[in-house]
Amino acid sequence: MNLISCLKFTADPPSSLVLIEEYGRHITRIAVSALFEAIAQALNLELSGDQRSELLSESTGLIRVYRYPQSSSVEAEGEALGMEVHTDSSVISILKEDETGGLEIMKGEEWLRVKPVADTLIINLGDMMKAISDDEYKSVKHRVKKKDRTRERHSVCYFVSPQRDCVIKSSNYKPFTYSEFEAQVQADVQSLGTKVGLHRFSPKSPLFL
Ligand SMILES: O=C(O)CCC(=O)C(=O)O
Ligand SMILES: [Fe+2]
Repeated sequence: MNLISCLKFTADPPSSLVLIEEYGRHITRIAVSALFEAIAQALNLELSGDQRSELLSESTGLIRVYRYPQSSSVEAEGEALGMEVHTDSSVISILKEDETGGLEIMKGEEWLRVKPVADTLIINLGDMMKAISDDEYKSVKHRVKKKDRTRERHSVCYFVSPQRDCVIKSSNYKPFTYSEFEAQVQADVQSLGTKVGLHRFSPKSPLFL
């Protein structure tokens, strides 16, 4: 039985917590030792051990468990949007979704549906990876749009993020701490209803602060 099935059938909340904690530990290991290591090599990133642990901090690792309910309203027919378009703020995000599907990524001007594959994790790169790679890697825009509104969807997402006071340096952005970035995202979402993200820190952007 996979994680999502286990969580669905566990009636006992403390057992769910133990499962999620254990999942988080495994995922951190995969993200840090396998994925990030390969990316750092490909990009020739020269990071000390301390810089690495600040950037991929276990203390700021966040797990979100989602349940996208069925929708019975007629207005929502065919358009049961699950999650608005966004990029993740993280360094790396690791997603486990059930077989319902609905995740879409933007490639060029087109939305591509990600086909659910059993026992497979989906790796997404976040804004912090885009910044530290000097935009070599992108943080892809994505959304959740359930096709079948009569079915519930479950997913579990693990976000690997920097420590709050970690300074992100990049040739394309002014140096900023992760907490400054998060605060700016919150402020923009509150005032504009949308995330502006890295453009706020890019001197070339009209949205630069
Ligand atoms: O539930 C999903 O499949 C996607 C979740 C997501 O993109 C997010 O939490 O940032
Ligand atoms: Fe996301």
